[in-house]
Amino acid sequence: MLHQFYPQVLHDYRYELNKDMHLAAAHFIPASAAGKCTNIHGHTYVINITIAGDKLDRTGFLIDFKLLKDIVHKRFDHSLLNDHREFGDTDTSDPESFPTTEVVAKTIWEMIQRELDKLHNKPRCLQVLVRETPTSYVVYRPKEEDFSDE
Ligand SMILES: Nc1nc2c(c(=O)[nH]1)N=C([C@H](O)[C@H](O)COP(=O)(O)OP(=O)(O)OP(=O)(O)O)CN2
Ligand SMILES: [Zn+2]
Repeated sequence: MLHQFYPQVLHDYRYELNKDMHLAAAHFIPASAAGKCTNIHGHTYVINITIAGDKLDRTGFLIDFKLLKDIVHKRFDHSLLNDHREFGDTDTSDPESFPTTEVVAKTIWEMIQRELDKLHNKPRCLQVLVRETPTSYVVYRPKEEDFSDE
């Protein structure tokens, strides 16, 4: 597992948890301006997820690390991202659904926060970092209005 320093999110919560994972997946960007990326190709994505909150659950967890891996890795590992409904397999005209690094990061945030909203201790996902290649990564940070409890 690659260990690296990540950009920090400023917050006031008591607890902050981070989960790293690797994801082997293929994708293509269905826009001619994407050049060689219009061709199907693969990456070993490196993902870091930051969760924060003030309360622990009955297990003493902010959230089980395993849940985060289940939400993301189980769904996307060894798959073609374009095949997933989140990435517009039915409508390739919306760039907000192309599996770019930006959209992958935003989509992972949405999937995780949807699950966190079901938990009593109300943890929040504050940051998703997606590294697509050794030289390129994106950080997604939600705005306050993106949380449904606001
Ligand atoms: N803003 C974005 N730009 C690019 C994305 C993206 O998702 N968001 N994606 C790609 C390609 O999919 C490609 O896989 C990654 O591109 P790049 O980092 O340029 O890859 P290289 O290995 O060629 O980069 P080096 O500079 O040689 O390290 C392109 N752009
Ligand atoms: Zn790519």
